Amino acid sequence: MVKQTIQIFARVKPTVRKQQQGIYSIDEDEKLTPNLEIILPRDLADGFVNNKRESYKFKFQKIFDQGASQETIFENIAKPVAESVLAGYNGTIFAYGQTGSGKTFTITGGAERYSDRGIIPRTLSYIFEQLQKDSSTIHTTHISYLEIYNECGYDLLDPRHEASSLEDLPKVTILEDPDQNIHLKNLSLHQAATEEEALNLLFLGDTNRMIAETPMNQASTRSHCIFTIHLSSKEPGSATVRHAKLHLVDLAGSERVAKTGVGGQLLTEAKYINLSLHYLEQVIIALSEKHRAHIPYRNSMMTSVLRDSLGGNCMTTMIATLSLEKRNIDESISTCRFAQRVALIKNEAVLNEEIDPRLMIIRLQKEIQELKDELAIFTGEQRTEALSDAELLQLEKLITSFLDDQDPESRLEVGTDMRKIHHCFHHLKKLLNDKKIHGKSTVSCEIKDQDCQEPLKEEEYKKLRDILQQRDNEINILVNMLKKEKKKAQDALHLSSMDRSECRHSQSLPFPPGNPEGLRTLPSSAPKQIQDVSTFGYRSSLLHRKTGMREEMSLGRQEAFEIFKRDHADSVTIEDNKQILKQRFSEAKALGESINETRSKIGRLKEEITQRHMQQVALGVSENIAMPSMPDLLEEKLRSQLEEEKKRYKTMFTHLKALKVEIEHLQLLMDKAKMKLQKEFEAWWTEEATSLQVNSPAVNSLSHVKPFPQTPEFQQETSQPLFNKSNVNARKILPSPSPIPHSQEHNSTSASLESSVPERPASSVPLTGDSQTDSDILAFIKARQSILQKKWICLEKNMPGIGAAPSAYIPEHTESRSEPSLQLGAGPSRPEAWSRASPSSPGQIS
Ligand SMILES: Nc1ncnc2c1ncn2[C@@H]1O[C@H](COP(=O)(O)OP(=O)(O)OP(=O)(O)O)[C@@H](O)[C@H]1O
Repeated sequence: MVKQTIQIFARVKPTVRKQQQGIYSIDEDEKLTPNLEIILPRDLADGFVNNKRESYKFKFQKIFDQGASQETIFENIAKPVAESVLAGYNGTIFAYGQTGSGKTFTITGGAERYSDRGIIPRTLSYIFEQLQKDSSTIHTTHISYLEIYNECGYDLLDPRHEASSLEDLPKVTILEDPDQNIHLKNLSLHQAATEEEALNLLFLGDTNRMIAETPMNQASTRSHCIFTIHLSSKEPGSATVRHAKLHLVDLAGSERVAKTGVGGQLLTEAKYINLSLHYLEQVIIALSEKHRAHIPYRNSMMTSVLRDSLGGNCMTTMIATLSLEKRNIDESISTCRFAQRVALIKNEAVLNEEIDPRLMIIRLQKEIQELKDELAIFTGEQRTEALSDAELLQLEKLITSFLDDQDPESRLEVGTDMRKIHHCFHHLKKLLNDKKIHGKSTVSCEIKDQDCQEPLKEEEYKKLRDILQQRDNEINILVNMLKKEKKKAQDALHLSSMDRSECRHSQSLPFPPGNPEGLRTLPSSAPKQIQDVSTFGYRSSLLHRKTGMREEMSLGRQEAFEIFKRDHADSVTIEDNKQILKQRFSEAKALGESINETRSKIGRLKEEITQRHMQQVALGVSENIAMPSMPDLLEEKLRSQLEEEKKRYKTMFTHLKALKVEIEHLQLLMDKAKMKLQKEFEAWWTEEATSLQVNSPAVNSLSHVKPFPQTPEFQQETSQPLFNKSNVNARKILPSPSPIPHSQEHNSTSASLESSVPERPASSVPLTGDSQTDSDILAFIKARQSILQKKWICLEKNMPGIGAAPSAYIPEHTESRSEPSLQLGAGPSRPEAWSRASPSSPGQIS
């Protein structure tokens, strides 16, 4: 049993503004526990926190300041917990702090860079690496992912459900057995044999979490998420199984309702979250008080699920995430206070060992039988029933292997059953007699011959023995060569089947637009490890499924999506990651090729060594020289070269494996970002289609079309906008989606323009109500309009006196129409493209 208080750590999120410095200080005297001092700014000191004090000090196991990397966090916080989980103890790491303080960043990681991987992916990587190293134990790993929102549990890993809202996911409920053990009904457990499988599960859960979230219910902020790694291990042949669980918990934002000033649905959520965090606090207070008999775990789902982690059988660690800015001082102090209480809780972790009942029964049955047999010997009570055929057969097999065993110390173990012992003696006697009779007839003549000869001289005897030895060597070498040839043939078969399967993959995986050169195809020379692309297909189909993304978008919609994508703030990240990914792929490709080269080199060296060896043997045979016991110099050189190449191969292979993990992770990040983008685009598109329909009688232009939603950073960033200000309206125009039909093409003469540019909007086509069709119609009209505009501008440039713009482009004109149907073909009030393209003639346009 290991007794330990809950370990508390603090992590300070990097602040954006410089003036926030001086709000806190960290005292890390090596001998003392590190101290975090939060200094109240003067204007806040007489505010709501405490008007008497100027600073607050809190002790932590370790404090990670703004610059701490994800790697440092993993090494210092998560790795020790993962190690105890591998040793068979339960572990929990939970992040607590206000919204936006970095809980998700710490637990799961950031979505931008590979180096931003959080505790979950790093822990999975570490655990699988350790399990792979330990071949003496049989391990199984399962994953579960639970989200608790408004006191309801949801299974984030249920593959049967198409989750578009949290309520679509299976509800998880709590059951308690008579021993007060908690069971989660409906929470699926998924076996993960490799790191990759486990990461895919994390990706699935995060995707479900993201998809289920809407701007109205930012569940990620308001829900608790528990990612659990379940480990079981067993020594071969042993009936004892060890179970350990590692909970990695991302709690909801801990801010107080009063400050957030929420109402309605949000208030209900806040109440629940705060209620569940309030119950968590109550449990923690109860645990930190000595002699408290009752701990109110049952009050909330979260405390019930984490019961063991809080004051129970678990090694628990808390990370207090702090966003130490002036406006967050009170929340930061309350997070630290909470942590100080948590630090008082003592846990008692025990090894969770269980006997596998099936193996136990077999073992006990065997033991009983042995004891019975032993007893029979002592009591003289003999068992009289005959041995079964199976038993006899087994005994004879035992005798054969006993006789074949060259080890003089080997023993024939048949237990204490006298019937078996007797049978063994009979059988051995029979074998001996048979051999004697057979031996007499075949050996007698040889003996006779030898009898009449003189005994062999010592020298001759030695010579014969050497020849015999050489023959043996020869046979061994030839057998090895045969084995090698066989293996080569098998490898060739394997390679060709791998090539075939790779071919199949690359044929069946259409790369989504924007994935240049089919990033996911790998060089055929790269080893199998990085060729397995099945998961990519899985993720890509997931992407489509989860976002409701149409694999076949209309051209207009596709083009709109392209622009939306281009202007989205995340596109920079996606592009960066794409570049890194490309780089990693070429690294992997080059490495794969070097590995293959090294492998062939190793093969060649081995062949050379064998040939050299054979030459030596042949030389020995032909010249009747005994084989030298030491290998010759050339052979030694070849061997050392072989060792070098093997080392190189191993190093490159390890590097390739690491690259593979990085590539996988980058792909997950990109898929996630793409999914987010697609989701936002779909939402924007639907909103547009809806508002078009709502406004349809009055709408006669597309000027109401909202600009693509942008991130706050994007909106703030005026210095380098993707569309400069003068271009804002141009941005509102949907892109021209389809080729212009022949009927719409005109000569650029004023006469034909007269007839081609309608005086009024091209048509009065009502929308159909089907968003896909409507989007196509709108896109078509836009395209036409954009062509007409371009032509008009050309004409304006070429023939400045051509006259006023066609009335179709003048909003007043179109607005004055009172057709009930939607007037299609009218542009925005004044296409900015005009004013930009022909600045010298504004008067003419208006
Ligand atoms: N240590 C850090 N380094 C860099 N960026 C960080 C760090 N911590 C947080 N961030 C960034 O701050 C933002 C908010 O972080 P995060 O989503 O992890 O907060 P949170 O506490 O989980 O919020 P919520 O309660 O809403 O889930 C994210 O964009 C994240 O990438």
